[in-house]
Amino acid sequence: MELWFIVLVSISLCFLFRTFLSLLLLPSRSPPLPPGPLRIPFIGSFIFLRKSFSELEPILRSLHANYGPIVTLPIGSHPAIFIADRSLAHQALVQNGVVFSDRPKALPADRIINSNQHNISSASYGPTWRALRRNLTFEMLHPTRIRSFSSARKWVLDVLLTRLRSDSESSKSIKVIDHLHYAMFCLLVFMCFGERLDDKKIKDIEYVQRRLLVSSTKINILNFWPRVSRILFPKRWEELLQMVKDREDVIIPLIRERKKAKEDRLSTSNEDSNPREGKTPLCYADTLLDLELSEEKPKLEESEMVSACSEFLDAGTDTTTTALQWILANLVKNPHIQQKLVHEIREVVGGREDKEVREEDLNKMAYLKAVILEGLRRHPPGHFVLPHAVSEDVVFNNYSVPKKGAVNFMVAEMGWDPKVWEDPMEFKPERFLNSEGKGSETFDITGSKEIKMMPFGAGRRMCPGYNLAMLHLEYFVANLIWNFKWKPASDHNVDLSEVQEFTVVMKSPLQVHLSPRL
Ligand code: HEM
Repeated sequence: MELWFIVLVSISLCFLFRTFLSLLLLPSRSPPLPPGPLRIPFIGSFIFLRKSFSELEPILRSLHANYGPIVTLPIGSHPAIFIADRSLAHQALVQNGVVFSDRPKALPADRIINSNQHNISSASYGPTWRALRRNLTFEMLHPTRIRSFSSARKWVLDVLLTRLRSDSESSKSIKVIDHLHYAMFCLLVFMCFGERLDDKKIKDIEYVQRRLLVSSTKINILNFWPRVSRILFPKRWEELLQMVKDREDVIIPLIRERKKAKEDRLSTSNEDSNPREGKTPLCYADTLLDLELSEEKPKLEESEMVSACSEFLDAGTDTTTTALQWILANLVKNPHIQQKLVHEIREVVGGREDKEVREEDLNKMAYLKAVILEGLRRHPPGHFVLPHAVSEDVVFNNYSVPKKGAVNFMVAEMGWDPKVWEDPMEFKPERFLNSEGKGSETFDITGSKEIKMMPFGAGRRMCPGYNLAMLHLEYFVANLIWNFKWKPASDHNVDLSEVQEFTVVMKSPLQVHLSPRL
């Protein structure tokens, strides 16, 4: 038996004995933690830390069936609580949002990746988070800012259509995911750095970003008892530091270019002229350069800007690409739904010569919106929101929720709840239409009054990019369906099995046959 295993077992037994003694000697007056399997220190943590969220999902499902909608798992050194029920999620995230909006203290490896919690998703609920989130929301995701990128969306759409057209001429079977990912990435890179970068630069950024994402399970293990993991896995630590350095080497020059462009602009503009006149729209890197954090720390450091840009690229690309692929897969699998969508598009844009569905057309397309919502309900790109934490020890639903620990919310379970959704595993966009077949204007994806599904989360930590994401999904789905007839490739069935990567993606990527829609 390996030495490290014997050491782990011995330490675990000591801790178990100590916990047992403390329970005997010190009966606690506070309510218990939510129920769950017996906590075996270290070994339990070690076993669960090695599992991805998708491996945990079936375990959690059976625990919820046994113990109820809120359970505890021994992951890491503090309890991890999992909430599967939508009303409890609403109670926590919306009604008690101030308490439930923190993030767990970042683990050592994650601290390196997120530049010590200097990005929105990992920052603690406090002034840095508020400043970063407000900057993204108002400077990039305000409707007028989103509109300023409409020509970039058109450009990326043309790139995507050209690539698909060229593939469809030479092959009867196209794997679409790579094209979708490339297109979304080009768009987010443009929004982040304000430039149409050449293919080589885009590929370089994509490479450094992707490498960190796909290594997440390997990196996770470094978080377990870091002093020991440094001795057990020295190569992995080195690899992690190298990956973070490579990311900085690619992204810092782009930030410096924006800084220089800003200085040049300021030095040539006179007081009466608008320094941005005739220039590309303000990009995310510009907003980070301008951002004032606080008196003690007025500006972000370069490595912190890298972490924020990296978050922007990942958050905006992978989630949207994943949702796009799932939605298209369902339109291929269900030709009658595809046909109904084409019918709606034809009614809105039919008389026009060009084959573009414009952004201003989208609001007239109730069925398109229903298709997108159904895609996000049936296949949420994340089956869990990011782990939350409470800002103080609290009692919730008669259980203790300790400050040190993580609170997780099971997004997919809520969207598949048979008490809310009839035939929840079926793809039926009609469920989002009212009895007259019109769009249900009242469906509230933010869950502020009631949560029925929460693909973007809910409450103060809800995805700030949901409006942009909905626009991207509607614009690209409408145009892809309007330009091509989508059928399964002759030797491929559409297989809706899932696998967890950064998001939950199709295990067998969608392979299609495309022909022009005349
Ligand atoms: C279909 C597309 C998307 C989905 C399904 C999605 C989903 C989510 C979810 C579930 C969360 C976690 C919420 C929580 O922890 O409670 C989140 C957080 C976040 N998302 Fe998105 N997202 C999408 C697109 C975007 C886009 C386009 C952006 C920006 C360009 C973005 C930026 C963020 C950020 C910065 C956070 C962290 C928020 C915080 O911690 O305060 N997301 N997203």
